Amino acid sequence: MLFNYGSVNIDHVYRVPHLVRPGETLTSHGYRQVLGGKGANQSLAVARAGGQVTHWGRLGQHDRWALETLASAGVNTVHIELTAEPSGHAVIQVDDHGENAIILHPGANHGFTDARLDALMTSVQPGDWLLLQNECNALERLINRAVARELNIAFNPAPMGASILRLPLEQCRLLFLNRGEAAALVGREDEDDLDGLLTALRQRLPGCEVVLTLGGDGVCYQDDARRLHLPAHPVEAVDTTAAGDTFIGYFMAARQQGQAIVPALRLASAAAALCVQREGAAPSIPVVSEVTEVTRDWDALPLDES
Ligand SMILES: OC[C@H]1O[C@H](O)[C@H](O)[C@@H]1O
Repeated sequence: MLFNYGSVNIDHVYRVPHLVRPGETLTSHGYRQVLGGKGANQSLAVARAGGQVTHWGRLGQHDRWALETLASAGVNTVHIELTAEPSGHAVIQVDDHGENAIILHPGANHGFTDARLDALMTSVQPGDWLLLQNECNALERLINRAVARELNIAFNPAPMGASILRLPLEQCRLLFLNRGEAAALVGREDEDDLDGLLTALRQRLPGCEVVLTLGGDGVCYQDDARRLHLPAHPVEAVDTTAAGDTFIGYFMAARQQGQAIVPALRLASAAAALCVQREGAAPSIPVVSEVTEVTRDWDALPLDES
């Protein structure tokens, strides 16, 4: 089984001519309210990829529609608690080049208690997978409980912050990072030195599989035996929000379905390439039939292996 301990946000998305500058008041030319949150996006991507996932989360009771979006996609929402506190939310600017800037307010996502963590742990079995991001509280306490129950931990340390460096990351089996997160994790300034980043990650976290997402430059994968690089499909990005989440959800679903690393990377890359051509977080995550349909016409991407 795959459990995802993750945020559920309401995203307020503003289309703007450029990202707002200090002191500036800017009029947006588009507004949408959609389901988001790295956690919810990743669960949705797992389900839309045909995988099975149980989401562990907290959502303000006035935003029940978001729960229905997840449930109708096939996410098990039984363990999403409806709260009196307001939901987490994000204020997202997207400019005319598809670039974004996000302000996050954690809201209910930061209300997990020890009692709730203990209750969630009663539904797991040794060998189950636990997926985490950095938008909920109590990560260290959750990781310690997960280790005690012999779960496999997949961690996406986003958004990156100083608290991540204090977590027992050596307990993770799989890490999803972008360049900035990787550089922060290993204390390097040069985030373009991919070889240096991957080598430092292997030294810091031996035995941990690393998936380093590079946006338009594709993705690197590293385990103890090999290092791979897969370029990205060249597409015109309208909105990159949730592209990383789509990649992660599709990769986790492909692994759950027994796919090998290379096909899992190819599927996840194609899903992310489709996602960036659409607006919004949850609404931009494709279903697997769309991914297979589109990729039928795409050339197979060349793979570098070392
Ligand atoms: O990764 C994209 C997500 O980051 C923030 O959590 C927003 O809610 C958005 O949906």
